[in-house]
Amino acid sequence: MARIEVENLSLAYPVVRVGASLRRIAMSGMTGGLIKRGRDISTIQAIRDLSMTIESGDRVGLIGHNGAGKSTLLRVLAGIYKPSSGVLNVDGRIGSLLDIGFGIDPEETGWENLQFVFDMIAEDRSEIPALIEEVAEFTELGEFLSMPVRTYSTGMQMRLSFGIATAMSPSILLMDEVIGAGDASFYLKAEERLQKLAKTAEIIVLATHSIDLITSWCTKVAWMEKGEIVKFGEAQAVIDDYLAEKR
Ligand SMILES: Nc1ncnc2c1ncn2[C@@H]1O[C@H](COP(=O)(O)OP(=O)(O)OP(=O)(O)O)[C@@H](O)[C@H]1O
Repeated sequence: MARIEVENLSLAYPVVRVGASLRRIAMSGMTGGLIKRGRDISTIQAIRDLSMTIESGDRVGLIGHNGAGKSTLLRVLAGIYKPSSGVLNVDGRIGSLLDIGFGIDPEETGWENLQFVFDMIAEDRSEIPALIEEVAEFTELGEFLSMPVRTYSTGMQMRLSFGIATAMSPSILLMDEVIGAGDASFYLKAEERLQKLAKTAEIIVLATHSIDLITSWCTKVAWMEKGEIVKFGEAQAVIDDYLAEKR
């Protein structure tokens, strides 16, 4: 059974050069994490002492203001960033749709990237040719698959990254608001593919500003502010409280 357990987790980004005046920092109000100024190195406290348990069957939406820490939390759960302190236990195979182009080499062609990625992640090597073929078809990139990825538009890169990230069914699916970059026809295809993945994933964690998306996708919501969880619980109840506070 998939499960994520987070206990007193914190993450601070070190920032070497800080140009903003203290007055500007004080004016930042409800945007961003907490800035602590040091002499040479300052830090932005993006996640603060956060604890939560996500169980198999949960579809969790992360909501909150810009800079609340949603994307950072997803990256910590994905193992991309190491927490500064606290405990993170993840049971299950993670698939993440977080950064467009993450793990993609822009100098290599689409085909080469497909080969490289699946060489890395496929558990059964005999599956690789079929996986590559399936993703290539999904992307509809045709002859562009023989071109270096740096020649792709953002939407084309999105097609390739999205196709790769969704090729294998993870038991834990982590998603940032990533499917916005494609065009309308891609959006529909992407959504269909996500629905399929969502059916097989035991856990989904999705960061979004879209209340509609949360309502249609999520069973639970974590409302974040300045790196902390304000409320975590049944989706509609948390959304109601969140919207009431924003009014
Ligand atoms: N690479 C980085 N280096 C330094 N600080 C960062 C970095 N990435 C994010 N931060 C800071 O961490 C805090 C949380 O950012 P994060 O991207 O996790 O927020 P978010 O809730 O996903 O925001 P948004 O809704 O705007 O996408 C912010 O204060 C941001 O300035």
